[in-house]
Amino acid sequence: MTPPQADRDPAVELRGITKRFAGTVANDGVDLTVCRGEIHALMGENGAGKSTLMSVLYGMERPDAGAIRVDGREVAFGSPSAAMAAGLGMVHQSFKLFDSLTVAENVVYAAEPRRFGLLDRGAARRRVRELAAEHGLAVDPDARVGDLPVGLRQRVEILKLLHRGARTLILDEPTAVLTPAEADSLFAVLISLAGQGRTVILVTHKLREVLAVSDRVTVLRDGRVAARLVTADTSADEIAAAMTGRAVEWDRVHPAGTPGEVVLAVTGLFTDGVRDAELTVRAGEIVGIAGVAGNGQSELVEALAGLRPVGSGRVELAGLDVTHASAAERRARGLAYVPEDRHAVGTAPAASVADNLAMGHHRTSLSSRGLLAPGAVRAHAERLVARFGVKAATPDVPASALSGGNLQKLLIGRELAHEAPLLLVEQPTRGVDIGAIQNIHDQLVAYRDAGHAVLLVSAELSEIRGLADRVLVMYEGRITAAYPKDEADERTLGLAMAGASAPVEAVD
Ligand SMILES: Nc1ncnc2c1ncn2[C@@H]1O[C@H](COP(=O)(O)OP(=O)(O)OP(=O)(O)O)[C@@H](O)[C@H]1O
Repeated sequence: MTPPQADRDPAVELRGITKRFAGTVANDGVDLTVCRGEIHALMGENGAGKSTLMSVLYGMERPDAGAIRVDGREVAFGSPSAAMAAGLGMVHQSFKLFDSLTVAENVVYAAEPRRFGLLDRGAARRRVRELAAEHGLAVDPDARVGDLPVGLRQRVEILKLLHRGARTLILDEPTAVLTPAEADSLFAVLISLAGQGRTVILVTHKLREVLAVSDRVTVLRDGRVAARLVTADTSADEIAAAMTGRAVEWDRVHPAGTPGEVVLAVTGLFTDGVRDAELTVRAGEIVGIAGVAGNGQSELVEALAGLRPVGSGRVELAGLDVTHASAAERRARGLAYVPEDRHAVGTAPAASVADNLAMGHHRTSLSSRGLLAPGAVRAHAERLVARFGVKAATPDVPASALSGGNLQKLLIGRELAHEAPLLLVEQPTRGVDIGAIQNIHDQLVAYRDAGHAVLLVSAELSEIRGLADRVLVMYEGRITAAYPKDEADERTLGLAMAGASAPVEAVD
């Protein structure tokens, strides 16, 4: 890790940045100095204003007040390309790459080496190899981006920025989609970039990562700077308290539930990416599926939700065969679903918060003869917004105005409100801050204790251990291990997730 850098030159200085949206002050007089060669973590609860501040810096939003200096020069970017020309580069949560092009073509896109007016492929390949070797970002220049795992695609994004001469890199929750091993290699890259004098701004909710790689931390709360900390002199407790304004209890393990009747029974299920899955989930029970991303968990859940055809096998929901039922039929028979991709599948960005919360309620107390009643929709939205702490100016703002974590709270709130006998939930706290994670966990446990069955897929081991009454592990498309709560320790699960486990013995 690089030493604290009071004596280094500032790479980025934000002074008195204020940005207002209708009804919200997202940034309120924020000062932030990031020095050359440091890894600076930007933290804060959902809706604290981190993304807005980075959008202002990167020329995506114009501030209402304040000044920006980059490498000592005052700037006012009108667009991200202006920010890029000044040496900034941003890796967004959803990558901006062309799947059908090769790594080299993506890296040099819009800044191509040319020969006689044509793309010089040889030069493009050489450039990728040089950059990759210089920064420890090994990736095959001829691979098609669409064929690469997420961790390598992220490398391509970073290479692209380096090719364009970025001296300051902004990474927005870069590890949300990475396996622990991919995250470790990303950190090694960031540390090496900082060692060469580049600057990294890391926006993240993960305290362990911040403590492991950053030099300094700035914490935002309600749009203002709540703390400026030197990582070597602080602790997870201090950062969390600055974010939430209170002490935080870490990694709580909730007591086991009291399982009743079988609600979900799956036998011999085959679908794309899943082989011979066998499992049951009972009322009053949370069954967790642990596994490194990409081992069939998402495909299994999609098949159970009715979004992916079942090749063979049988799925029973509350005693009824739903193997070939549509997603809508399954919902009608008592299934709620929180998908992994809350943007593409889970919500309608242009619709209001209230309408998003009412989705799927056309046959419930919110409607009369199939039509939603506006008063009931609003009251329902107000209840859920309060229960889940969704930060929205009013229930009438579009869902697209919510911060990432608040959109996730909205989605979970909506699905729990259906009180369906079975809840399928994937990555429930991805992108969600510490305080909200505890709230969501408490709500899931309360839902279980009210007699519902929950199938939880999570890449966070502490989440699986804290919530699940039984843990299944998926590896290469199969359920390869099953443990009762008290045997599911981190080491055992970690080994099973890496493929080193004895064959499954049913634990019911
Ligand atoms: N385009 C917009 N229109 C209206 N309000 C917005 C808009 N963008 C952001 N906001 C509001 O500004 C506040 C700050 O949001 P921002 O996305 O910056 O938070 P964040 O700290 O990045 O949160 P998260 O950790 O959940 O991503 C929130 O209250 C959000 O609802």
